[in-house]
Amino acid sequence: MLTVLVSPIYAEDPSLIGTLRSRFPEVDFVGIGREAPFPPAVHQAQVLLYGGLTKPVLSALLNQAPKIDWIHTGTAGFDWLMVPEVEARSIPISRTLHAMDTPIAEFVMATMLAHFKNLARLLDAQQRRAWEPPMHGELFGKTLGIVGAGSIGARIAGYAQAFGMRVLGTKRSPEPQPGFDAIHSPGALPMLLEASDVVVLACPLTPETRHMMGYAEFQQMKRNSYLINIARGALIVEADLIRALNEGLIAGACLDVFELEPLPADSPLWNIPSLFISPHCSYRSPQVRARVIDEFSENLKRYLSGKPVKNTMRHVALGY
Ligand SMILES: NC(=O)C1=CN([C@@H]2O[C@H](COP(=O)(O)OP(=O)(O)OC[C@H]3O[C@@H](n4cnc5c(N)ncnc54)[C@H](O)[C@@H]3O)[C@@H](O)[C@H]2O)C=CC1
Ligand SMILES: O=C(O)C(=O)CO
Repeated sequence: MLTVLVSPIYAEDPSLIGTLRSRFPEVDFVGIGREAPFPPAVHQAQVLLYGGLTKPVLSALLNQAPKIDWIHTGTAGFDWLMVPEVEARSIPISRTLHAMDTPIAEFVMATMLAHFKNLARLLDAQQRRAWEPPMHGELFGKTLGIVGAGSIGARIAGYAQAFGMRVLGTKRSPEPQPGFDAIHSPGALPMLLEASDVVVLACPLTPETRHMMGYAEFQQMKRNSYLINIARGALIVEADLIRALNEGLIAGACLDVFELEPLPADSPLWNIPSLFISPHCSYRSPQVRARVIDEFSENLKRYLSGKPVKNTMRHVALGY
């Protein structure tokens, strides 16, 4: 009998693990905790449904689970799985591709609209009972630059085009794509930064993209531009962003992700008025985990019938 280890965020929800058990009665789904000790079944398990384990816990788990030959992650990002055990054993990793596109794209539109429609100022004025009508900006005709025109980026692009925005994107294999007016290779980042009124970071964290946005990049952006990061905190040199915002190099930013999470209470990021902080929750909606279970189920069917699983990472060592 195949044993599949199920990470706590799925195992603790009876409806999610129940769905898996009813779809695959021939499989033994074993829930694991957030840290060691792990149940004895890990020794014979071949598959791991990953979600929310820290790197040290994942390493400890893999060390006790020598037969694991496939990990499916319920996350879209894969940087959290880059542990030595995965690389040394070349364990194939597949990931969730579309489950979070909709909530994240809606969140990005919400933050763009909040910025251009002065929602924070209006709320502040309301609390002071002050009648202070600001001059709003329009999304219509603005240029949106999406760094990482992948699954999430494409959904954002579609919504932005519906608002009349011009949409530029960068990605590793640039080819024309619905929703985008132009797609370029990663080397076109300076052009995208110079041209965009709003820049959204939606690419994975890899050795290439770590700290891709530093002071020099903020200098390339338009003075009244807005930055949104829903990808990974370490794409940005946070100290440089603080400097850029304090010097008014850009008009503002929204960060959903941070180099260190949870963001420490004494981080200087909390104090910047032009920065909107969101606690890594842009992906959250009641539908997401069920979609993850659906994507995993599709892949588990393939695994059980000997077909290659879908949405695998090509270069584990490089992190993409
Ligand atoms: N804030 C949150 O809650 C969430 C954050 N994420 C983050 O968003 C990232 C993107 O997710 P998806 O769109 O599903 O991934 P995806 O793999 O569909 O798209 C990523 C895109 O980035 C491109 N890319 C890679 N390196 C690049 C570079 N140097 N410059 C420009 N583009 C580059 C790839 O070619 C690809 O088109 C994930 O890796 C994850 O880190 C994902 C889900 C939730
Ligand atoms: O899926 C991801 O990569 C996230 O950051 C949210 O879980």
